[in-house]
Amino acid sequence: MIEDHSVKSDRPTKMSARNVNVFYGQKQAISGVSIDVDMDNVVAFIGPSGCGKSTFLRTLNRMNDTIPGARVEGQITLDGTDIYTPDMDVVQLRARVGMVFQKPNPFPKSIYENVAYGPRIHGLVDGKADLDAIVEQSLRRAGLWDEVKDRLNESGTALSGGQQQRLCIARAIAVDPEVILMDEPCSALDPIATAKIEELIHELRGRYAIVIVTHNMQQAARVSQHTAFFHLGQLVEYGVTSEIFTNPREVRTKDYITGRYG
Ligand SMILES: Nc1ncnc2c1ncn2[C@@H]1O[C@H](COP(=O)(O)OP(=O)(O)OP(=O)(O)O)[C@@H](O)[C@H]1O
Repeated sequence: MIEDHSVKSDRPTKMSARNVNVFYGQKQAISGVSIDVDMDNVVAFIGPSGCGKSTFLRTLNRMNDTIPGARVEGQITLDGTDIYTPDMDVVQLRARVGMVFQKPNPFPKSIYENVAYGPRIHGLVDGKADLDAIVEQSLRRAGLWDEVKDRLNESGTALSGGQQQRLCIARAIAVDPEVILMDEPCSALDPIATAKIEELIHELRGRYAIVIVTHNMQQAARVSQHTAFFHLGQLVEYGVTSEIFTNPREVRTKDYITGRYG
């Protein structure tokens, strides 16, 4: 039996999923997932490979729309508004619910352009000075400004992997998102670059609702306040991170966190 997946927070729910199913063709990858995400708490999605963490994450900004044969059922809301209605502007949605991928994927353009592109196409800027300010603020929030301020015209792809990932976070921040989804953002990074991203997640907490998929349980314990454990396409348990790791309610969660599978 699936648990009550509401985890209490002082602030209102930012995103809410109810009875979400996802199919790839005939194959069901997610079954009946309901979860709430608020602004105060970083949420980690954990679970063994193939359990559906990334698939479910992608439902939160309709990235599954880009996968042929993928189909989503159920309801997902952002500030109470259903994001799957036909009149939803998906480009706008993905600015409000930004995404950072496993492999850093800066555009083959300058550092400046990587950050400036989004605000420009979304019409968020009023002149060059305004754009400069947004670029600086986004790079500062992503903890990258000091490292790149003297070489904004160099290619984003010339940065180290960790810097590229922070550039991708700056790019997401630049369009003023409300939610940031991170799909294993550190799995291609070394331990020092990983620590910087984890620190950054702490700093961004509260300003944005953050959901992070991670294979690394220590990372989930370090960066999140709430943890959702997925197994075979189901959300088995969702709760306060410290409780999930020390006193899980479900046997499947306990088996996973004690290393019995996955
Ligand atoms: N584009 C796709 N087409 C068909 N099946 C897919 C597709 N993407 C994922 N799947 C399947 O859906 C299930 C869930 O995959 P998903 O990548 O969401 O799991 P995950 O928990 O994120 O795994 P991992 O930790 O290995 O990244 C798996 O059985 C996978 O093979």
